[in-house]
Amino acid sequence: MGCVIGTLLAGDSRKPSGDSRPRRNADLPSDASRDVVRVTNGGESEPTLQADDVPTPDRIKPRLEFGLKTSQGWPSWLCEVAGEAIKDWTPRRANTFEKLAKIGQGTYSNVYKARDLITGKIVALKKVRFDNLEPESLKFMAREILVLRKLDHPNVIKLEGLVTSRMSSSLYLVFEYMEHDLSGLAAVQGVKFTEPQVKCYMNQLLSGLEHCHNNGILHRDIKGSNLLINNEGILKIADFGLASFYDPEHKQPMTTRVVTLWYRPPELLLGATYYGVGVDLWSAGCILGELLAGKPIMPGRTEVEQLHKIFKLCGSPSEEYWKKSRLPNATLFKPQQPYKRCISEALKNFPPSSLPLIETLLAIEPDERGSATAALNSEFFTTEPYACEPSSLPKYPPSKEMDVKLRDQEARRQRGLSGKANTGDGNRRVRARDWGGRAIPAPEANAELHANLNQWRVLTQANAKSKSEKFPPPHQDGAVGHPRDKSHNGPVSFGAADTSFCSSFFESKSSESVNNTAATGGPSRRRTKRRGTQMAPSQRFFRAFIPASVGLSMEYRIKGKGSGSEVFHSRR
Ligand SMILES: Nc1ncnc2c1ncn2[C@@H]1O[C@H](COP(=O)(O)OP(=O)(O)OP(=O)(O)O)[C@@H](O)[C@H]1O
Repeated sequence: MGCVIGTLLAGDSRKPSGDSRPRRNADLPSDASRDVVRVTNGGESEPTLQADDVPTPDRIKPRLEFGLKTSQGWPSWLCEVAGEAIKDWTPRRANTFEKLAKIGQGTYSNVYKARDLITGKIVALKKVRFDNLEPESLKFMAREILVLRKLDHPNVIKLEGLVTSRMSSSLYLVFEYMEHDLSGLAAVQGVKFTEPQVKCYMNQLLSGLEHCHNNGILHRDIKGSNLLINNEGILKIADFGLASFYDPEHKQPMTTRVVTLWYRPPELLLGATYYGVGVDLWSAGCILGELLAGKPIMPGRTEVEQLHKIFKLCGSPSEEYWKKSRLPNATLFKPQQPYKRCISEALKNFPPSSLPLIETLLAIEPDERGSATAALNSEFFTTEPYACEPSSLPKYPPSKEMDVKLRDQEARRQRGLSGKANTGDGNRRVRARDWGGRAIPAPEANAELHANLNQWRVLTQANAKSKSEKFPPPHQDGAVGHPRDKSHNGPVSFGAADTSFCSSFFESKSSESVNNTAATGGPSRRRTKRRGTQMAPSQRFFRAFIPASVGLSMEYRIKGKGSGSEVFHSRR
């Protein structure tokens, strides 16, 4: 069809490498012809372009020419990164849509509600920002397009088309419009999902995941705000910007720096680079727990605290696991004494048929989590009360996470106007009431790293790099995750096994902790706020370190016992 698809010859992008820094132009061969360039003719014998094959930013950058168009009207750079995915499409013009409102903001995009002026349909337009032609944005977008074009399922968001603006300097992804997301719905005051409703949402989530996994795709960022729901009650998995192709028969190392903290499985926290469907299944288990509990079940503020929460609920890994796994962070995070698994005690108020499924999805051993298909066949779905029909779900007012944030901001602004907001923990109280003690926005994937990087940027004035640091770019998915152990000064210790968790798991202290997390907006702000808090003699020290590439180390302390009372301090 005349599209030019470039793939790498030199420097296989999937080759493991401890260095996750974006490569500089200086490191690259000066001759761009070292890239293999293929011209497709109808695409007969072309191998499918894999997400991790997308050319590296430095390779794209010199060749990004936004004015150049192919015969179909696509910018040539787009054909270069996503040629296979767009070969049957022609671009829509931006002026055939009417933008109605901004409805979301992601890492590399703004999302708008818009009207398709040709069909009259309401759609969501995801505008990819190419800040200074920033190639990282391009890479996430290319990956998302490649992945979405492989998927076709009622519970996976459908990419309906692509729009190029007149100058082709920005690109819009056109999606069906979804009125809600699961986080937003769970945060609506007074909404408490019934068991059939939870089954209905979980059934749809697992069906969507089953389709992704059967097509060799890992989502790697399953969380409530990425589960969009329309007014007919249909749930669709969205935001495939972190998704990856994978082949269980030929596993390749992938980055550990994926999945939002609260939904991140232990193997990723421990540095596993070979993983599979288990990462999404763990996140699904967290969502199931959250829907039944009415709040996130493991809201950690740092990676260390997240792992601690996991061990306290799900038990620490067996000796055999530690020996066998050879995970990079194993020696750093291995507790001095094992934690006992206590899911059935801690979640004893959950419907009995849900417990075996939660036990399976939250297995410490990834292989024991089974598959989405097995989960769909579990007794949770085959026993009464059965899942309700999506169409019978209640109709809600707009309730995306973004809407809830805006409502929250407005509430705080109003308080500020009436002079009540700026005192002590005023903000926290507003939050707690607004959220109704229920679901709250999760810190985004790698928020901790992001915060640390922001600090680092301030210190070094190194503002040149941005999203490449938040997530490793797609081409580095073959690279080993950040080399934590290069910078640490000693092992992290969780101290003695703590059994207080089981009884206090859903007590008010825990929800206070959850709300505090929301109020402070994530790990780094939390640490700053708590600096200087008095430490009791029984407090235990341990160290955790941010990536060596960042070059900073932080020391945290765990204060007291029990999930609700842990506080992490920065001692920098
Ligand atoms: N099809 C849609 N319909 C309605 N709203 C949507 C749709 N797609 C995305 N949104 C809204 O826009 C927000 C950002 O979209 P998305 O998560 O896809 O962007 P992103 O840049 O990949 O974000 P992230 O930083 O979370 O990875 C979503 O949280 C959601 O609220």
